[in-house]
Amino acid sequence: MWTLVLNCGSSSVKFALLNLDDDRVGLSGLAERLGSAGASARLDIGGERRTVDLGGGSYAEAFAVLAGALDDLGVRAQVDAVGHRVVHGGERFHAPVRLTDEVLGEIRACVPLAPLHNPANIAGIEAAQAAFPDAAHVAVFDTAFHQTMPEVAYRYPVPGEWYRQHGVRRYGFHGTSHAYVAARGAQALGRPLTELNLVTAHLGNGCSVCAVAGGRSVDTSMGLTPLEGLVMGTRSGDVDPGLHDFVARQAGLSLSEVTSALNKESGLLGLSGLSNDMRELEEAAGRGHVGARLALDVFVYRLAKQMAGMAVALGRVDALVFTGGIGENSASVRAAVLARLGVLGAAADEAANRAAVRGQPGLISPPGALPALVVNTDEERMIAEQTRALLAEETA
Ligand SMILES: Nc1ncnc2c1ncn2[C@@H]1O[C@H](COP(=O)(O)OP(=O)(O)O)[C@@H](O)[C@H]1O
Ligand SMILES: CC(=O)OP(=O)(O)O
Ligand SMILES: [Mg+2]
Repeated sequence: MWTLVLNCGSSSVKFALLNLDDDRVGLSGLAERLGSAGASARLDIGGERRTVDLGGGSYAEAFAVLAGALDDLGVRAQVDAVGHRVVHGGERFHAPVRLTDEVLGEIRACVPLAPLHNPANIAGIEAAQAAFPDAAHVAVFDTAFHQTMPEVAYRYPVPGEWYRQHGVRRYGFHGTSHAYVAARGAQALGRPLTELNLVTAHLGNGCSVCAVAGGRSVDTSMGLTPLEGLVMGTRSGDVDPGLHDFVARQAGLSLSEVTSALNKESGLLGLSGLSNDMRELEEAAGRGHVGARLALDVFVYRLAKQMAGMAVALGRVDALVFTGGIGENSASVRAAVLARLGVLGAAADEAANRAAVRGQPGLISPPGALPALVVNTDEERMIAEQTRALLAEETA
């Protein structure tokens, strides 16, 4: 049977159709610019690429195209499970769950905690339930993996009432990816995950690091919302909590306008004044663009500081793992971060680090240094596996 995996963002849906029984990928793809006139879907079906115009670009239209492609493949009736990425599950969810009305209500209650992500997740879930009414729908939460963090890592030093009444604490995100690359990293090192202390760095459009002790998250850089921590494509990461009030007064903005600018106009984009895209920034920095150089330098410096900080959570660091679009592809970011992390005994093996760019995941550090690895993340596979595991548990 086939498992459909959906990752609904605010203006895009990523999807993948997987058969875990015989390890086949039926199709994968991306619907982009949803909600605007230029909406389109790109489907990769067994090496063949198909692009479809989506008209008005609603989730329903995107799923109609997807359902049509499943019909063409003759597999629609065999899609009996749909796994959904849900970004914020609050404190309630430690593991994947069936999407009942009650669970959907809980996800809705977390909207204020992830205003960019959860509304899109909910809209996508509702449209997918309508498009695939006979399948079992399962939610897999970004926050679940981090529910093992100790209180010392997840509490903020703020009035206790804020935590008790409003759930103001650190939750962490990208948990599916951190869990996956930690497990694959342990395999690559040939050692049991349960014996390893790893620092994993998920560097995509959103970026976070995680301290993984024996396969469990013990700290991570994102917090209450996916805005805390590292410099990201358009998100600032850590700033002075006094900044909001100061900027609001000086620039005459409302608090939500300040928050929006920290989410959408900051990070690599804000620093460079050029782009949120690492590839473009590396090219521009190579041509001498001063803003691009600054953006790269701040990105690397803060990333290295956060990774070193995770050593405190772990006590002992056995290896570093890089993943996500930047972590998997940017040899120069990895080299610069490892150079900054000499304090942990890290270093880059130049040839291995460059070779990893060509899609060979593995060790990028020289013998004798703290092991550093590149591991390609596969959130879709992990979501499919967790979805299947839950359904198997239910029937056991
Ligand atoms: N060859 C490359 N060199 C440097 N950066 C890259 C390369 N390929 C992709 N990236 C960067 O990866 C980031 C996107 O990461 P990705 O994991 O695909 O995003 P998302 O979080 O949306 O899944 C972008 O900043 C992009 O520029
Ligand atoms: C939680 C988060 O930051 O997700 P993404 O990287 O997909 O934006
Ligand atoms: Mg990605």
